[in-house]
Formats: sequence, C-alpha cells, structure tokens
Amino acid sequence: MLAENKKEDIMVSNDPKIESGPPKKKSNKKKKKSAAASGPIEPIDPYYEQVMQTYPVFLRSTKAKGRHATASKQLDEGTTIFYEQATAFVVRSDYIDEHCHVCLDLLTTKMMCSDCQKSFYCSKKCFEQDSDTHALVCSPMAVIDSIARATDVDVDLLRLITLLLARRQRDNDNKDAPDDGGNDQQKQQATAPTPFWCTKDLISHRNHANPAFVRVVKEAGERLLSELPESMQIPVDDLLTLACRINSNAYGLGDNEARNTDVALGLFPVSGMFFNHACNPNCAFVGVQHGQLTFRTIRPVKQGEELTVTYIDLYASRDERRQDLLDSKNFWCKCKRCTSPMEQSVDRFLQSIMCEKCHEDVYVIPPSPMEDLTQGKPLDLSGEWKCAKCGSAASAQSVTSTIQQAQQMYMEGIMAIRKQRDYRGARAKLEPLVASSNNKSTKTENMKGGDLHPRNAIRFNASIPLMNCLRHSQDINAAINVNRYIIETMEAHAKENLPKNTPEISDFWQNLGELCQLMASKNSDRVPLNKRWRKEAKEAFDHASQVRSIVFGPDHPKTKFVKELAASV
Ligand SMILES: C[S@@+](CC[C@H](N)C(=O)[O-])C[C@H]1O[C@@H](n2cnc3c(N)ncnc32)[C@H](O)[C@@H]1O
Repeated sequence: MLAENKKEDIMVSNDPKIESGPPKKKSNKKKKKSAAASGPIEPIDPYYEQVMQTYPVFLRSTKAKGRHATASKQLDEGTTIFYEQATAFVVRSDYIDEHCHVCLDLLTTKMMCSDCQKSFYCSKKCFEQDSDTHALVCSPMAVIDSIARATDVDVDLLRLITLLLARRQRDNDNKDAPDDGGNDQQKQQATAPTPFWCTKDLISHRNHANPAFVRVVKEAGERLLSELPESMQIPVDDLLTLACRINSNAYGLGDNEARNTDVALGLFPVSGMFFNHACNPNCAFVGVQHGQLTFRTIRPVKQGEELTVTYIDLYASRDERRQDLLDSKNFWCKCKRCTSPMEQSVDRFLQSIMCEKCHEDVYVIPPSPMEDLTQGKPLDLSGEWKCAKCGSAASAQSVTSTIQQAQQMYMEGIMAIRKQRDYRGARAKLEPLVASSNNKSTKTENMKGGDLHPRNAIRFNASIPLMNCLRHSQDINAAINVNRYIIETMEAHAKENLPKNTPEISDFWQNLGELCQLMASKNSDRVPLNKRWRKEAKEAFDHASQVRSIVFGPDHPKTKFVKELAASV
C-alpha cells in the first residue's frame, strides 16, 4: 500500500552527515549560510545511484538544495546526461486523437480502442504493445471525462493517475520486461519504465496544496476508485498524494514535429527527484519517442556543478517567475538568478522602464517578498526608485503607472485576438509596445513617462502575438523585423549569461527562415531580392539546426527537420 511507503513519514532523517555523491573538495572560503538551507536531508536510495552509474552524473543530497544532480566530470554543451522512460504518460486531451498513445508519433492512420474510444494508436504494433496495460484501464478511461466534468478536476491528471495505478499493478504482477533489445546500455535501461515504487520518493508539497484542489481531487478520486478493479485500488488519501506528486514533478513531452507544444504529460520519478529548477539552467530536457525524456547540457558544465533545468518561461520577470513556480509547483525559487541583487541582475531589465535621464539603464524595482506575492499585496509605491547606472530617481508611482498602462495594452491586444480574432485591433495595441524604445521619435501617445526597456517582459511577450498578427495580415516584412527583435533580445540575454541554446531560440530561428522563404517566393521574379531572402532563410535554418543539435541532439526529428529545410532553400 502506498500509505505504508510514504517517504514523508518514514524516510526523513535529520542527520546532517547523510549526504551522497563524491567527496567534496575542502574550501578555505568561509561558507555562506544559504537562505535555502531548511528541512532535513533526504537519504538517496542506492537504486538511484545504480540507475545513474552509466551517466556522467553524481547524485547529492544537501540541506540547501535537497536531492540534486551534479556533473561527475567536465561536460561539453550538447552532452546527453540522462534518459528516463516514464513510469506512465498520457497524451494530453487536446491531442488525444492526434498522437499515438504508445510511441507519440503523429497519427496518419488511426487505430482506436472501440470500447473506451479514448485510446489511439498508429499501428498494430503499438496497439499490441499497450494491450496488457489498456485491459486494466479501458473501462475507467471511458468514464473519466464525466468524472472530470462533474468534479472540475483536470481530466489529464485523472488519466495519468489511472495509468500510474495500472503501472503499479503491472509492476506487482512483475510482467514488464524491457521490450527493446538494443545493445546500448543506456538505451536499454531507458526503455524500461521507472518502477512505480519510486514515485513514493517524490516530493509532494501536499501540506501546501490548495484546499479547493484537495477537496475536488478527493471527490474525483472516490469516483475514479469505484471504477477501478480491486487489484488497482489504493486509499483515496494516497491518490491525493499521488496527484500532488504529479503536480510538483510531472514533465511535459514535446511534439516531434510542431514547435513548443507539449502533447503529452508524464511522471519521471528519477528526473523529478534529482533535477532542480534554475532560472538560468545549464541543461534542457526534451521528449523523445515512446514517452522518454532526455536531459542534455545546453552549455559547458564544470565538474561538480549542479545540473539544472527550467520548469518555466525564462523571459518572464522575477516576480512572475516566482509566482508561476509558487502556483504551479508550490515552491519559492531560490536559484542564483532569483537571489542575486536586483540592481546587478538581468532581471531589472525585464521588469522596468528606461531611465528618463541617461536612457542607458532602468529604474530598479525591488523584488516582492514571498509573503507579499502569496497574499497578493501590491508593491510599496510611496518612495522613489533609482536608475542602476546614473542613480537618478523616479517616483515609484509614475514608473508603476507606465508599466500598468503597458500591461493593460498588452491584455487588450491579446483579448482582441482571443475573443474577436481581431488581428488589426490587436496590432494597434501591441505595435506601440514593441516599437517603444529609448529613441524619443518612436514614443507614442500611449507610452507617457518613459519607455519599456527593449528586454522588458511585457514588450517581449507582446512581440510574439504581434508577429502572428503581422503574418496574418500578410505584412511579412514587418513580421520579419519583429522576429529579428525577438532573436536579438534572446541573444542579448544570452550575453548576460542566460542560455543561448534553448528550444525556443531554435523555434524563432526556424520561424525567421520560413518568413524569409515566403519573402523569397513573393520576389521570385526579382533575382537580387530573391537571392537575398533565400540567403537569410538559409542562415536562419542553419542557426536553428546548430541550436537544435545541442538542445535536442543531431539525430532528433526536430533537428533533422530543420536541416532538411536548410538543404531545401
Ligand atoms: C522536481 S523536485 C527536485 C528535487 C528536489 N530537490 C527533491 O529533493 O525532491 C522539485 C522540488 O525541488 C525544490 N526545488 C527545485 N528547484 C528549486 C529552486 N530553484 N529553488 C527552491 N527550491 C527548489 C522544490 O521543493 C521543488 O518542489
């Protein structure tokens, strides 16, 4: 039973000597007391050390960082550091009949389970591979939609819980053997799903769960359990803990064809346990076929350095990132970027407006303390904020008012697209935000009292829907300029040590290539212009391919796809 294994109850140790990983070098430096130092040290089960032994990773557990992974040797960018096969994963309901539920390939021919009508496969092979697991979940899957609707619980959460309980059942029956006889040791290991028992070691943050969430999940859980076979039953309280563990640890799996779309959601206990979040990560995770997750370095990593990934958007302001992590993962980010002084951090640009006097830096807006963010308490606007470069001051009130105006325009632009499909109206709202700069000539009526910094998060966020509006209205040249601004902004961040190799950057390079190709075809009869656009398209696809080779690996379908685009120009 899950309850008997609950890690929160039985495995917690306060012994500070329990620590795993290689011996640390002695340092003469006086140790800084970390603000993150709290809670007991979690011991590491030898199973995880054994799983990791073929990878260049040491597992550690410390008071400051909890359990985490470090590099066991110096690593180049683009190194695969870990594979894991999900204990269970679900194709998200938005894509339920678009991707195979076993290999995740896009469905060109569909096979559907005629009983539940909720499981889709690309081939007989995948259908047969799923048959034992599906036999356990077929009848509950048929009613999960109605349970989710009646209780207001996310249907994909309920589907994932059901598949995890099926995995538990199959582990108990000891029926699962790795199905792929590949001779590469790492791959062989990865094709065996991580066993269900590992989920008990995952952090759940159950004590911080929203009471409304607890109530509805318990209600949905009771209903779901009544649909499950006897052998799959667990106490509803354990089902709730499992739901909290999914919320805190699940990973989205990307589509191999499209950009930036999570088509599936999986629980990967080993990854969930050892890869902490950082707002300036050195690794990325990418979904590969069959519900596998791969972790790769996106920059060179020194021996002993912690290996981190991001769980959220890196181009959001510090307060927004922390709020996002609090809401979605129940923790307060204490990474280096979030704890460095605001006046020295790249974060000041994302949150603020240009200094009216020197036009070189921004007024430094202090980050909100956790209590204020959790209680929705507004910033103290009684004083002044100073420019990080020249020190001239502006009233907090006027800086905030400019930012609020910008936020309002951004929301109006987004709503015009979402509610009315009014691309012209949206463009009118978004364009002044993106055009705003320290160049006085481009200042508009709507942007009084200062401009957004070019790297301000509202401005950056506005640029993406603006590019889509421009594309929609066939103003391809303008869309290209906005796409260039997006890439320039990301590269400017990268100069200040944010990652330069991310899936998002590769997507914007691909998009730029496609826009330039469109311009080339519009100018097919004007040889010099056509040649110029084709040259830029090829360069953009080559950039996308370089970044993807690092982030996804040279053999990933997304890398191959963009290489083909480059070759076709
Ligand atoms: C997916 S787990 C990572 C493993 C975790 N260290 C453990 O021991 O289970 C995510 C949890 O780790 C902690 N964590 C990860 N990144 C963090 C960060 N940047 N700041 C503070 N806590 C973090 C939070 O408790 C979070 O819910």
